[in-house]
This record gives sequence, C-alpha cells and structure tokens, in this order.
Amino acid sequence: MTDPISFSSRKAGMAAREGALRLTHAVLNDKKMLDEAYQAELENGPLRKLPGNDRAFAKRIVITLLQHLGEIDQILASFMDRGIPKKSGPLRNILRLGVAELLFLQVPSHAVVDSAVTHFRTWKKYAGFKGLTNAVLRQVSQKGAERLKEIDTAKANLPDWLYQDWLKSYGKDEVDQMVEVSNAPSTPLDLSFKANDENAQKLAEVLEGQWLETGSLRLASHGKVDELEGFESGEWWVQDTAASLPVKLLGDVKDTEVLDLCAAPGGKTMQLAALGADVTALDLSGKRLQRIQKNLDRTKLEAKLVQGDALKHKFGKLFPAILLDAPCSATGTMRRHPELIHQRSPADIAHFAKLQARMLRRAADLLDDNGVLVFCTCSLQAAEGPDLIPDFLMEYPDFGIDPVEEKNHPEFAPFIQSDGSLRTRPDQMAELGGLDGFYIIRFRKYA
Ligand SMILES: C[S@@+](CC[C@H](N)C(=O)[O-])C[C@H]1O[C@@H](n2cnc3c(N)ncnc32)[C@H](O)[C@@H]1O
Repeated sequence: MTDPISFSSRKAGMAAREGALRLTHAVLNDKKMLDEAYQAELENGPLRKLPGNDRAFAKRIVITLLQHLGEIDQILASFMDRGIPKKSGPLRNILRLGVAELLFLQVPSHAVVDSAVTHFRTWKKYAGFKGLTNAVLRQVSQKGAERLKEIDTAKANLPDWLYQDWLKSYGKDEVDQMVEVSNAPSTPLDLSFKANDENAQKLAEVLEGQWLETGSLRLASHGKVDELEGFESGEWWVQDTAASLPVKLLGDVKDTEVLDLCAAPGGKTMQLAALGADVTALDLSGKRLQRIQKNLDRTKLEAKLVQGDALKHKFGKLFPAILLDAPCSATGTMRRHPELIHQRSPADIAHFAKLQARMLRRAADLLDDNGVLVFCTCSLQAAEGPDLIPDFLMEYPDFGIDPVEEKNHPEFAPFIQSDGSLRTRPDQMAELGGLDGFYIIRFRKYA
C-alpha cells in the first residue's frame, strides 16, 4: 500500500480528476500511451497548472483504473442491470474513475461521489446522468468491496485472448502472480551503470539502491529521474534489469564491431558502447535516433548512428556480432505500461510476429561466419518468441542455438529454458517488484 490520495484542496482535487478523465479518454478511446498523454498535459494542458502532488495523483488514479479495468467493469455491471446507457458520453469513464478511487485507492466516498457528479459541470449535455452516477457510486461504496472478493483478478483484468494465451504458455498460478505483481501501486526503477567501479558503489549508497544479481541497481522508490544523483554526469541510464540481459549474452565485445539493429532509445547501445564495442546503431525513426544521441551525449559514450530500415539498409559488410531487439507488442512491459494490454489485439501480435520473422532472417544474412546473433523481444506472447525459432532454424541450417548455461551464467539461472533461451516474466523476483517480460535467444553461425 502506498500513501492514500489526498489533494491539496477541493478545487485541486476536482481539477486533478478532470485531468484523470482526459487521460483515461486519451488512453482507452484514442489509444495513446499514458506517458505521452501525461507529458502533453504537462506541456500544454490544464494539469500543468496543478501542484506536483495533485498532478501525480491524477496519474495514479488512471494507472489504477488501467490495472483494474476488468474488475471495475464487472463491478459496475453488477450494479447496473441495463448496463451503461447508450450515448452517455463520458459516463462510463467517470464511473470507472469513481470505482478505482473507492475500491482501490480508499478515497472517502463523499469526495468520490461529489467529484463524479461535478464532472457534469463540464459535460452539461450529459447532466441527465448525474442521478445515475450518484446512485451507482453510492452502491459501489457500500457493497463493492464484498463483490470484488468474488472476482478472479487475472481473468477479469486481462483481455480474454491474452489471458488464454498466457495460460497456455505459463499456467494459472504464474498468470495470477504476473497480474498481481504488475498491479502493485508502484514499480521500482532499475539503473544500468556505465562502469561497475567505486563511483558506482558510492552512488548506489547515495541513491539507497539495491544491487540485483543481474547487475542493475534497483531503486524501490525515487523522485524525478533527471534530478537523481549521477544522472547529469551520465553515470547511469534507466533500463529494466530484464532489458539489460540480451547484451550480456554477446560476451566480451571489447573492440568488436557490433550491429544494434533496432536501437532506439539506446539502452542497449549504451551498454555495448560502455563495454568498449565498436557499435553501429540503426533505427527507422529519426526522432528516436535523436533520443539515442542525447543519451550518448549525456553518458559520454560513442556509437555510429544510422537511420534506416533494418529490412533493407545496405551496410556493405558483415558483422561478427548482432543484436536484434525487434519491435513487438511490448506486453512484457505491462508493469510500467498498464494501458498496453488494453490497446493490443491478436491482429497486432500476428503483425509483429511476421515482422520479427523477417527481421530475424535479415539479421542472419548480415552475420559473418562464426558470428553471434542475439534476438530478443519484450513480449510475453509465444508467437513473438519461441514460436519463431523452429522455422528459422530449418531455413538457416548453418545457424544453431548457442544455449545459455547456468555454469557460465549463474545469475541467469531462474530464466534459462530447456533449449538454452531465456524467458523473464513480471512475477519473477516478485518480492523485489518483478521485472519486464523478455524472450532472449542466442544463435551462432557455423562456417
Ligand atoms: C524494442 S525497440 C528497441 C529498444 C532499444 N533496443 C533499446 O534497448 O533501447 C524497437 C525499435 O525498433 C525500431 N524499428 C521499428 N521498425 C524498424 C525497422 N524496420 N528498421 C529499423 N528499426 C525499426 C523502432 O523505432 C524502435 O525504436
């Protein structure tokens, strides 16, 4: 449990909830990423005028709503025999926000009901739904907590196609735990350090972090990232510890030419550069390449940046080491992006899987004899990971899996699969706040 929400004034509370309603709409109706919608509010929207805590609470209500969306909708359905009326505009999201506050953030019911009804001040056209809003939320505040106990949390909160897919891959207990960890009120922040030296040890103390076996420093709680010690001097960058594993599988890359095929925003590019590799970092997006450059400037690291399509770009040579961190559905990042699972569809998974299959073959074509290729995605879907491998190996008989072995990498033991690939899941290291879901596999090309 984190501290309960309490706004600096009644007026600020209402303004924050209006912001929360706009953010909810941006994410669920317009399919925007929450961080982007929030950033847009801070730059141009009314939320920028609010004190920091009130703004943060607005975001927290939305995160809570997204984490518990299925439960919230089931609770509402149980109190509304005829469902949400048609053509009721913002009513559904106003009610959802109200339930999130009542049942998951323990905000007093008078404040929640009062502000839910006050929303119709802005939405005058729908003012006829005030009475319904009042009645439903009062019922939820009285009987909702009891009804909540009867709901299967994971099954309710995951879209059914996703739930079934994960059940097949991981099993019920694991899926339950994945959702439980992902629904924690806050997510820890992992840092990757440029060097594991005395300075890093000192910073770890100042930041009150904990070293993980995987080599990252984990901060259980933190303020603004760019105000943390060591940010400005570029000693570290933010990178979930699971995201730091693929580069480690490339082994000793000092003075080796490494192609980082889908590189932005550059977490893995910085890792490679810090290890002394001669990195070529390619990305399709010029805007995202600018983010790599900014990151490299801050950390005083170097890489050759190339804008291009990984499927087509002509490098004019082969590489001894390649990292392919392919575009994916990113369902593995649900701890930090609870909106994603509500925005994705089976068609998206099929689209990404097809793209990844093509990219994997392109990466293989760019690898030199005896070279090493690491392929990864931050997806928990089998289609975007293990299912891609058998066809690839059939078509590329000179490639073989180079299995990760516990004797060489004891720190990766919990993630090693029977074929030597790695699978990380949000429920692993649960007591420390979990980690992103990644699929990672290493290949060698035999001469
Ligand atoms: C998973 S992200 C990479 C994250 C990055 N490796 C890191 O560690 O920070 C995938 C990247 O692939 C890029 N991308 C998508 N399609 C691409 C293509 N056809 N060619 C090159 N890059 C592509 C996206 O712009 C995005 O930056």
